[in-house]
Amino acid sequence: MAGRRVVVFPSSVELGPVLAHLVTSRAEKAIVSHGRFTLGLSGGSLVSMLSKELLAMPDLDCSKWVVGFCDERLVSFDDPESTYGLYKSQLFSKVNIPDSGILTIDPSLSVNECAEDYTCKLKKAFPDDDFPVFDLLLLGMGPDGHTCSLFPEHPLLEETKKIVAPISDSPKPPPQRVTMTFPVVNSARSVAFVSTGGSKAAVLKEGARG
Ligand SMILES: O=C(O)[C@H](O)[C@@H](O)[C@H](O)[C@H](O)COP(=O)(O)O
Repeated sequence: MAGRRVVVFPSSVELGPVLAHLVTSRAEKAIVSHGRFTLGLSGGSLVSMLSKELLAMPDLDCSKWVVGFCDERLVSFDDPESTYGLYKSQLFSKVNIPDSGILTIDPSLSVNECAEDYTCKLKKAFPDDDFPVFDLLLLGMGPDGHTCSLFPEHPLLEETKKIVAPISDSPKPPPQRVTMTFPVVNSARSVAFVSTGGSKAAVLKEGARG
């Protein structure tokens, strides 16, 4: 992968502002170059860190942002496990991202239909791309090395055609999720893996050696 860089911070206190700066500087660049900023979000500990840090940025303007979810848990939006629900209460309700710029799953559908529906939403938002080209994907990583809902040794790692895949046997609960596939991750203009906590150090080092 071109331009790979690993930056280590003493703690999330130091990481947070750098992450917010990365997002807003990518946004500025993307809006100048093609009129909008497309951002893929992940769940887990990223939600509260990113929300807090973005809200602390002066003059944050999200009116030209389009956000999608790198993966999402198939639970209703008011369930504490819903990544969208958490971003809605911690970030979206406090900034000026237009509703039309938030690409969410429909949790009322079955997991297969949900993946198809989310695929259609992404295709509509990225009509010119075979695989959506996000300006920036913010990805988490589990201690097992999973990112999105792509888990080690799962058959979904081999997916080459789908944009979004359903998963019903996620080792990390809840078991039903939809996830962007590796071709989407690999098509993004930039990707940042945001990992906090010592449990991920070993897998991160392995990945960085690649
Ligand atoms: O569904 C989820 O839980 C997330 O989307 C997941 O992929 C997360 O990003 C990693 O597991 C890291 O989570 P933490 O940052 O909380 O360790």
